[in-house]
Amino acid sequence: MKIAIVGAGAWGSTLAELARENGHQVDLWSRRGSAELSTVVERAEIILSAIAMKGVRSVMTQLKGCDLASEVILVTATKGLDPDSGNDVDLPMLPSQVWRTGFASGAVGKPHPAIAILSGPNLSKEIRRGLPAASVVASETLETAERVQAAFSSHRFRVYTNLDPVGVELGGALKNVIAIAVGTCDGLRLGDNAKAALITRGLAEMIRIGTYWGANAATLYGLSGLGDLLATCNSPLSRNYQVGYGLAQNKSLSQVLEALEGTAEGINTAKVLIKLAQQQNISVPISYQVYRLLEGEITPQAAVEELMQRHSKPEV
Ligand SMILES: NC(=O)c1ccc[n+]([C@@H]2O[C@H](COP(=O)([O-])OP(=O)(O)OC[C@H]3O[C@@H](n4cnc5c(N)ncnc54)[C@H](O)[C@@H]3O)[C@@H](O)[C@H]2O)c1
Ligand SMILES: O=P(O)(O)OC[C@H](O)CO
Repeated sequence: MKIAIVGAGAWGSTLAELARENGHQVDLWSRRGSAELSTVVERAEIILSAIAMKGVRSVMTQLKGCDLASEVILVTATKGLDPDSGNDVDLPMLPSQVWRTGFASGAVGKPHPAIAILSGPNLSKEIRRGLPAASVVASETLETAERVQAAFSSHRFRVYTNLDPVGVELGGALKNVIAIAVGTCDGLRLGDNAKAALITRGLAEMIRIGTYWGANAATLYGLSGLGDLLATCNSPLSRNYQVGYGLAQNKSLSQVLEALEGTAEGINTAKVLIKLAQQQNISVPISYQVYRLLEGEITPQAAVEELMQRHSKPEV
């Protein structure tokens, strides 16, 4: 199979390695590399995007001008929310929706790729070390999901299918905000009880937002939801966790970002999520404190106090 990977950061390079191991012909495109995007994607049966959220729109604009194979599948592996969409009436766009609307507005007669989402507990550094991992590929049709599943599955990367693309995509995006909260909790040495409470109540927030969005709650209890929360909130390899941990050491966000290797999507996601939650009156108290912390409106210690002093309420 010919696979084009767009985005040669940590995740794109890791997925390229997995696909090559499976015997596929893999071409990797980076905005800083010399290869032309149009050449890399020509005749590709799968185009996988591992672009950070902030670059998705510009790469989509370039890609929709390229000639694509008629049966191509676009797989998005970005875990974020689009900051340039969403208002009182419309939800913000998920990365897959940015791709879908981009292709729909392209030249008449050009093929519109089928879209799939790849998401799960997948810390790229562990996968690069050859350690086993599982992930989920979601699409609106099982046929599309199964084609991507077959392309990436291996003895060390177990891929499940799912027919709830919104749930799978949201699970990967929303967990990053909770990982910042948990990194802060660990940075403040608040203990394992506090950490378990944040992960569990964070999952409740993800389910509240997800079901509002039309996701199936069961999806968020799966790999791209609870699974990714567990990996990200328990690993110092996670950039989102590192952001929270750094803020708890009284570093400024810019100091933390200077030292950070790669992208922490939770920073942008928190902004988009809180705008939506406020517009639609959805309760997301942990995410809200993360947002305030990132905006420099509150100290980590004060954020903890605010969470602990909320009105008493039933668990479910
Ligand atoms: N690293 C992981 O473990 C991992 C695992 C699963 C999913 N992801 C997700 O994959 C995405 C990429 O993560 P990463 O770890 O590879 O990040 P990274 O910072 O290593 O790489 C980001 C990639 O996005 C590209 N990019 C950024 N801004 C761009 C722009 N304006 N125009 C064009 N390209 C741009 C960069 O060139 C690079 O290829 C993120 O959404 C992340 O949440 C990462
Ligand atoms: O390093 P992070 O925080 O972006 O996490 C990477 C992956 O999303 C983990 O599944």
